[in-house]
Amino acid sequence: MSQEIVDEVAKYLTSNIPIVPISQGAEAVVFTTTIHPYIPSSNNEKKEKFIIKYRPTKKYRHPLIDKSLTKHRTLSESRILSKLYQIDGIKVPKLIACDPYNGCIWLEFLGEDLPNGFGFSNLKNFLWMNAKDPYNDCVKDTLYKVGQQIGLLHWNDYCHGDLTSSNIVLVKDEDYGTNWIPHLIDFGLGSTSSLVEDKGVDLYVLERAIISTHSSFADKYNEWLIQGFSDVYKSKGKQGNKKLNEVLKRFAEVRLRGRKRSMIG
Ligand SMILES: Nc1ncnc2c1ncn2[C@@H]1O[C@H](COP(=O)(O)OP(=O)(O)OP(=O)(O)O)[C@@H](O)[C@H]1O
Repeated sequence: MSQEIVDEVAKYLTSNIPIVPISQGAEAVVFTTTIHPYIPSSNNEKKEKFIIKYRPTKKYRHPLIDKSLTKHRTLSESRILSKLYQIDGIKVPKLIACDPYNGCIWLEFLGEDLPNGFGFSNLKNFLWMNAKDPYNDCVKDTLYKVGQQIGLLHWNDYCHGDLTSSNIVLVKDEDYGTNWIPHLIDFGLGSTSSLVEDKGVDLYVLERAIISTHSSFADKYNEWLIQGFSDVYKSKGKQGNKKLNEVLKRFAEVRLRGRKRSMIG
């Protein structure tokens, strides 16, 4: 990560806020910190971590456009997260603070390091960790629950916009130590949408992500995801079944378009 960006963030934050860079994506840089923006650190005995997601200034953009885009995207992600957090059953990180003028949001930190060096507990790493016993009950249960999360998201007319297996973070279930609770992160491209096209594309993006990293097991994995997804819709009665058929039909069409495109090149 460029020192310039770290300095930019350090300058914006007060000097008592230690930051550890963990990721630099196309849009944002992400840090962890042990300081809560408004609860005294003396209350943080367990050294709980928080996320600071910062959208750096883009030098190639006109400063006024850059400010406006940064404000818009930071607010949009914060708004979606705060709405989703309040919907029964949907799991997303809690929004702690938002500073749209400086492109900064603070979030609850989710997840943990997987054992044996498999990295952070996102879905992608979790599936790698289980590659030796790929169809075990824990994998099945986790993928089914991921499907349920997407089902709940879509049923409530939200779309993710970048549904990769890295954007699904698994949190240990405190009641059942071996189970994982999937949480959805990174709503930078998220939107409210009732369009079946947007929902079909979300499902397709995740299917492609699973195929590209876990190709040998992808059929079964995608089947479990769709089972979880479908069960949410089916639980909503006749209307749910009707909407489910529409989404799955469009998903099949999006997949077909994707195949044609990759054949033609
Ligand atoms: N709430 C969180 N808890 C734990 N880790 C997080 C959290 N939010 C983000 N991360 C970590 O930071 C990484 C990047 O976050 P995020 O995807 O939100 O940023 P981004 O810049 O949009 O990334 P990209 O451009 O790679 O999609 C995530 O893949 C994850 O590892």
